[in-house]
Amino acid sequence: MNSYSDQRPEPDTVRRQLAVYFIMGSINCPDRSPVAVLREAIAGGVTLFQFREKGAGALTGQAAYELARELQAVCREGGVPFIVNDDVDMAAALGADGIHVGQEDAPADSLRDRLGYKAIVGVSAHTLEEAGRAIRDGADYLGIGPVYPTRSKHDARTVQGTRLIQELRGLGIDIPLVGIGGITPGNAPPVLAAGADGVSVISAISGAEDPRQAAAALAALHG
Ligand SMILES: Cc1ncc(COP(=O)(O)OP(=O)(O)O)c(N)n1
Ligand SMILES: Cc1ncsc1CCOP(=O)(O)O
Ligand SMILES: [Mg+2]
Repeated sequence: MNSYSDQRPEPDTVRRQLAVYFIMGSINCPDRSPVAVLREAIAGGVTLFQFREKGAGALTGQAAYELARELQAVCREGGVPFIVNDDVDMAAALGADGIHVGQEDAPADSLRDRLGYKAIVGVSAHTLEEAGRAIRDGADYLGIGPVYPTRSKHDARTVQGTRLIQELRGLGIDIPLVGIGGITPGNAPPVLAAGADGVSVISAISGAEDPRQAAAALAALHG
């Protein structure tokens, strides 16, 4: 426990924020403006956004910061928290609402120490052991996957379906959870039925002909 333990993001608030969790960087919408796509997605019902500027052709340095700032402004306008993937320096410089990290990164509490007690800290987990460690280290939510095959992450782990989500809930572990990997409005219901609080998607929204409608279809699954 750290000294901020009673001031961390409320689990029930995080659960609501995870409902429709959109992740995007410039390479996920090469033919459209990421700003326009995010605006449409938020209008459709996105509840949390992660800036993930990663992969072949991704922006770096100042250009990445500029895009991040623009997308953060769109999130502010829409009342949606802005999360940065991996880059704690960027998250700190921008005053982001949180960060999402993998297993190989710094423990959650040390990230919160850097970003402030209110920061939302998400951690990826692929096994029960990884989930347990992330929870002990102070994660606010876990990203579990890939649930289905994905084309958006070249180094994704083995597809695991909803197994780990079900296992965690079966053990009574109630940390906010989001499923990720190949999720669409069509195949999301089993992810929620397994106990996830929401679904996290890249291509289902960024690659949709109508990002607003795609986000709305995901939001509608929450009733
Ligand atoms: C919500 C969410 N869950 C999982 C991930 C994957 O994070 P990571 O394993 O660190 O891989 P990269 O995204 O950094 O390639 C995520 N980004 N978001
Ligand atoms: C970042 C990430 N982590 C596990 S799968 C994945 C990519 C998800 O993208 P998509 O929703 O397009 O499959
Ligand atoms: Mg990462």
